[in-house]
Amino acid sequence: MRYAVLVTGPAGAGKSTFTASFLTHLSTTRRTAHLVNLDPAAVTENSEYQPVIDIKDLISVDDAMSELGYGPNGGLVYCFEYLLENMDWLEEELGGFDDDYLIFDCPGQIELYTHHPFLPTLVRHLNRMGIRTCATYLIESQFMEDKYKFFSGVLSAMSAMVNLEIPWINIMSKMDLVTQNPDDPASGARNGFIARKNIARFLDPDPLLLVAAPGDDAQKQAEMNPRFHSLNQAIVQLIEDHPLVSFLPLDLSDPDTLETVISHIDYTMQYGEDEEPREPRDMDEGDFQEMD
Ligand SMILES: Nc1nc2c(ncn2[C@@H]2O[C@H](COP(=O)(O)OP(=O)(O)OP(=O)(O)O)[C@@H](O)[C@H]2O)c(=O)[nH]1
Ligand SMILES: [Mg+2]
Repeated sequence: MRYAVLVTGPAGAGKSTFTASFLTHLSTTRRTAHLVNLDPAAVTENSEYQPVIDIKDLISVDDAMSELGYGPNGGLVYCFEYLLENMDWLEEELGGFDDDYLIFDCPGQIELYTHHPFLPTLVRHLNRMGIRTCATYLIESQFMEDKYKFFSGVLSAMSAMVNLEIPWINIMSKMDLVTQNPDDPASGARNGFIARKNIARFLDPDPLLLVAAPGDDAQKQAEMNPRFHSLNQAIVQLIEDHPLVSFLPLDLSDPDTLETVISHIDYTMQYGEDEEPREPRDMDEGDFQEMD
């Protein structure tokens, strides 16, 4: 059985860093894993892990820019389209791996996750090849400092999930950057600090964070801009009706959080179910509710 994990999410969310830590963790537990680079703009020469499959061997964004005169963004989109037309190249490259775990480091173009056919087509090919696939979607913890930014992250995760229809794990990356204000545990996101008790309301997004309270900024904005207020109300309703998104916290300075994330990935792909039984891992929510 072969497995593929797509590491997705907006630009700079920590995808490549997570991918490298994931590979390190698997190799220390003696599992065979390989890196697949799907980012045509990635600089991989000096990185810790070299990809076994690299989209840049097919086409790089520099080629698209220098030979076809695209700018950086048009060049990237051209690269994905070129790969879509040459999926037999990828299938051939993937053909040589048996019983392996492939980690796909994806690019950070948000269009890829919202409406571009690139990932759905890739997933169809992986399915057809009998490769069990799941996706992780990372957003960075700094999003929690601004609730509007945070909910736009939640909506982008939702739209990507709905687009792909494969097992899906959302990750709140860079949790080491979450600073606590010891003097005022209730200070909340307003001062750039996220109160410990509030973290749970972000990891399991509480749409009521968007509801205006008397005297707060949201209340003032609601008075000044009623349409913004109704949009927020609609988002609150959407998330209440479809609570699809929750996040596992990832703090790379705390190996337990990485292990929890990997356990969830293994579990959703039923990794190793055909092999010898292992110690059952604790898959309940206790792991991240400790942060309450
Ligand atoms: N503090 C902290 N910084 C991180 C962490 N993960 C990544 N970073 C930093 O965030 C920046 C972006 O990380 P990358 O891993 O390159 O992010 P990416 O999602 O692959 O970025 P793109 O491929 O450009 O979309 C780098 O400067 C990393 O060093 C983390 O867990 N904690
Ligand atoms: Mg990257």
